[in-house]
Amino acid sequence: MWDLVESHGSRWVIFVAFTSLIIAALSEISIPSILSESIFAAQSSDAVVFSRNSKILAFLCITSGICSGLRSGCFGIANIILMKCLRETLYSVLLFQDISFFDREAVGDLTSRLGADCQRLSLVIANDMSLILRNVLQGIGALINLLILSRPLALSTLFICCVLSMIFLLYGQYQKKAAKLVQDFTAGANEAAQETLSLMRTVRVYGTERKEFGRFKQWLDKVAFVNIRESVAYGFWCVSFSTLYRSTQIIAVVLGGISIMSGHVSAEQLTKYVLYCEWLIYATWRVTDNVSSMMQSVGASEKVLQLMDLLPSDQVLSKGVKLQRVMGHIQFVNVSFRYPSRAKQIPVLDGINVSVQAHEVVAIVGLSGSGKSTLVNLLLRLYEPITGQIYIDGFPLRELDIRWLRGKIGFVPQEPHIFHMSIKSNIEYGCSRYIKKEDIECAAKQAYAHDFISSLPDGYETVVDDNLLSGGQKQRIAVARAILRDPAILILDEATSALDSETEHYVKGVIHALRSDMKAKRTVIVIAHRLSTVKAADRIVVMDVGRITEMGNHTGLLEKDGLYAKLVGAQTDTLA
Ligand SMILES: Nc1ncnc2c1ncn2[C@@H]1O[C@H](COP(=O)(O)OP(=O)(O)OP(=O)(O)O)[C@@H](O)[C@H]1O
Repeated sequence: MWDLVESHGSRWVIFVAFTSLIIAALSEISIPSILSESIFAAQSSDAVVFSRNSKILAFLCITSGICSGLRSGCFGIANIILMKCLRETLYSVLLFQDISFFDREAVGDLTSRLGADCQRLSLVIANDMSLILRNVLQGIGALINLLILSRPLALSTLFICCVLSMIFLLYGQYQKKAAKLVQDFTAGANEAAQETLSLMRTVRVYGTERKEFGRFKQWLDKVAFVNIRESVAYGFWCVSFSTLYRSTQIIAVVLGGISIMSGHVSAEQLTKYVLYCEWLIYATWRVTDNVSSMMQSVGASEKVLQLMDLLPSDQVLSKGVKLQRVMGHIQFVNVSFRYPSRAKQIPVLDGINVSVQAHEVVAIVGLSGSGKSTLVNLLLRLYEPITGQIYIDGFPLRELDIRWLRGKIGFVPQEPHIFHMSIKSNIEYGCSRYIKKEDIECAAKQAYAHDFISSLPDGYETVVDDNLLSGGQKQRIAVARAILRDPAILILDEATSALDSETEHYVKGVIHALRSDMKAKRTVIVIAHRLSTVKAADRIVVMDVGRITEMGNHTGLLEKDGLYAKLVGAQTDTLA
């Protein structure tokens, strides 16, 4: 944590804040003693002591005032800096996690951690801890003064403070647990709301508004239940505090009065005692209160700290080899895989052996769920195989610099997503080289996207997002994005699934043109359900439940009369 603070240049702010905090606490702790001395000096007409003490009091008041101001300002600044760097650090930790991490974690939960939880954690460090330190210092000062004044009275007050702290420890533990529950339930509510609002079209079509409201309300009810129990516990804590606090006052008056009557203690000493007693008990109360608020924040921030401890994905840490040129020869050798989030499931891919020659056009077909997209996920190294190896141009995929390799791959996913930015930025997304406007237009023309883009009010500068374009338009932008990268390996995962027949015809044209154009220099892998789009492939790989069952060209596979022939037959029947 300190490294974070240092790296963001807030070391000096924290230093000034702590120094002013200590000076303010020390100045304040002397005030009750000097104050009561002044009162009794005035009563006994001791002008010298009265005037000296008045000056000291004025000095202490100014010093503690300035230092308190400095302390508050500096801790405020430290809080802002800390919150910013906590969020930056957590976000960068999240960005570099393995993809499987995002299969396990809910996005709504992660965004809550990045927002409210980081804020609470920075408050713990910049606010609660400073207040605790200040009150501890004042409490120690008050106790020393009490011990000097009267040991039995000091010890009886200390005993009450200890009982108070014990009660608080129990209460604090409860609060910590409650805060964690509140945080988890709140994250659940956020997640439910985020999911519902982002899938509003589906919710409206299926008329599940009330059901979704009920789901959200369930989470809120849980939050309210824990909050109510927290409030009841707080009530018990307040009862204990005020009872014990009043006890100290009674003890002070009874024991102090007896001591005065027996001549052991003067009235001035008893006044000082009562004042310091107040300080000690209040310091204990404020420390416990701040610790309680800190406990709540720590409970809520535990997940943030756990997330911050995560190491980045191996892919980020390892450097890897960069080849001079990617030819596009791909080999899967005995590759098996199951998703980490479903570790107990049977493998999604089982003993895959396939070799795609450089510049070959290979189509992968098979029933839904047979593992086609998973194969591509492994090729993109979004996941690692559990056994076997993948080779690119004879080099194990694991040993290649994956960021560099991904720069050589053009990928049109099954459901392309569009960022909330201009179409131009969406097309050039992830391109590291300098891109001219003409290049973008050329890629869009090849993807048959230019016409619809030109018809938009701001053309290529039109800001779009996932909801503002049709499925086909999004796919054409994704195709343009892949073309612009000028990739050595092009992967089209059901690039025609969201297109109407006419557009599909055009995009088939695009793919065909790209393939013929690419024959000389690119490897193309096409995954498609519409078998009409893959007829012209050099080779067709047929998959069934995670295995390759057939391989060959269109005519050969039809003659074989296996799964491919059945799939083609089924599609022909459907179209007829
Ligand atoms: N992220 C994931 N976590 C866990 N299981 C997954 C994940 N993605 C896919 N699966 C499972 O892996 C299996 C293969 O999925 P995959 O997407 O590779 O199939 P597919 O052949 O591409 O299907 P489709 O043609 O419908 O796109 C399925 O059973 C699916 O439920």
